Amino acid sequence: MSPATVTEQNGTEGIAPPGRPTYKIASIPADGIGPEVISAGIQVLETLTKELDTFGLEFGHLDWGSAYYRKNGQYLPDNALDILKGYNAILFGAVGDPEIPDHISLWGLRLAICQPLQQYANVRPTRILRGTSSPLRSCSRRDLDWVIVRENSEGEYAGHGGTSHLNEAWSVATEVSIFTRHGVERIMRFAFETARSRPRKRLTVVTKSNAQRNGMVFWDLCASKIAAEFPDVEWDKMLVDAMTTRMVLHPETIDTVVATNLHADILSDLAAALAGSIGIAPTSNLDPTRANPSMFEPIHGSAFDITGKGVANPVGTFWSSAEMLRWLGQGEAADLLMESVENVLEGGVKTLDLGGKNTTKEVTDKVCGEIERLIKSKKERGI
Ligand SMILES: NC(=O)c1ccc[n+]([C@@H]2O[C@H](COP(=O)([O-])OP(=O)(O)OC[C@H]3O[C@@H](n4cnc5c(N)ncnc54)[C@H](O)[C@@H]3O)[C@@H](O)[C@H]2O)c1
Ligand SMILES: O=C(O)[C@H](O)[C@@H](O)C(=O)O
Ligand SMILES: [K+]
Ligand SMILES: [Mn+2]
Repeated sequence: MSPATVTEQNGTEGIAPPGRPTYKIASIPADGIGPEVISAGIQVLETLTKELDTFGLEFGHLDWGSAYYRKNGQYLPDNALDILKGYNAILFGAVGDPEIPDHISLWGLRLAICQPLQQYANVRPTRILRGTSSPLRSCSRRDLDWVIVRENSEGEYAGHGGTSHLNEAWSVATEVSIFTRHGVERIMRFAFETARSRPRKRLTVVTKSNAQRNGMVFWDLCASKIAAEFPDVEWDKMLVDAMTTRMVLHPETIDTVVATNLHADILSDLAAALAGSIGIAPTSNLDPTRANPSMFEPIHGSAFDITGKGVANPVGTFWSSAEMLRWLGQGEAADLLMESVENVLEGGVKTLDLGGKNTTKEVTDKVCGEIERLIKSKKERGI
């Protein structure tokens, strides 16, 4: 089966314009291993476009990140959103710096892009790539093929809350989750459409509606209402704690999952690890209306412990790049990229996190070589 994709959802598949289109891509490598994996991603994408010669990519390199913040006191220039709106898509690395509080960096860059650009659907496919294996003893490739849909605009990340009397014995801090009908219904509809686009047509709606008796009960109510629009999709509800055990013990019962911003953030890191490594998993931050550019990034963060060592797994960025191509309407190129990545992994070339011994550069060069080989062989066979 082809990789879990953002292709078929919502009738929003990118329609490639006729002729030889060129897409403008904003590259924001940012921090830690971000620049290492993004330069690997761009190398692979440039090899792909050069060999295929059916469309072009024009990269704009934006130096926004923690170094920019140190210099300018902010992560983004004031006209950042206008700049980004001039691009067809955004390729993002990771943000986070050991010397800057994580909430400053996350809110300063990633959330400052996703939220105003209405990238409300965060799509996180997970499967066991060829040539890799799950840490679960008896989990086959067929058993683990999921798409987690993460609400990406509100919930626990709404930014409501405050801190008072910080240095007093009576300090108080609140973090208020916000669930709006607009926000919950649109992500539910997107998730049901995603489930409908996949062969099993099965959705699990995750909440914590036993303990969180307002927002999460409302989430369940919205799910029931939207489910009525999708009689062909089989769906069930699950509390988030029980969902973790189901992912580990019965992965084959899961297909598409929808959960809140925070719950899905956690579940998707678990999903990536169950499929082999956090280093392989992709993320699409989509504005399904296509009014704004969408943003594609590996699921992982800036990984301080391996930064600068040249060992970061670039596969999460390659897969994210493939999802970006699919979103732009270049599904064939996306398939070719994933076929090359899986052939290389199957040939035993992989980074340490996957039990291999290769560097970022070795994996990247090998994937580029495989792209060249595959395209040449397809051309020779007239495909
Ligand atoms: N979207 C984002 O930009 C994003 C996502 C997650 C975390 N962060 C930020 O990144 C910083 C570090 O966060 P963290 O340590 O919780 O998570 P992390 O994802 O950066 O790292 C977790 C572990 O996974 C490993 N890892 C991650 N990516 C890898 C790769 N490509 N190849 C091999 N190993 C890899 C790391 O070495 C580390 O041991 C924090 O500042 C955090 O806020 C940013
Ligand atoms: O919560 C965060 O730090 C981010 O959402 C990050 O973990 C991500 O997955 O993008
Ligand atoms: K990232
Ligand atoms: Mn995360």
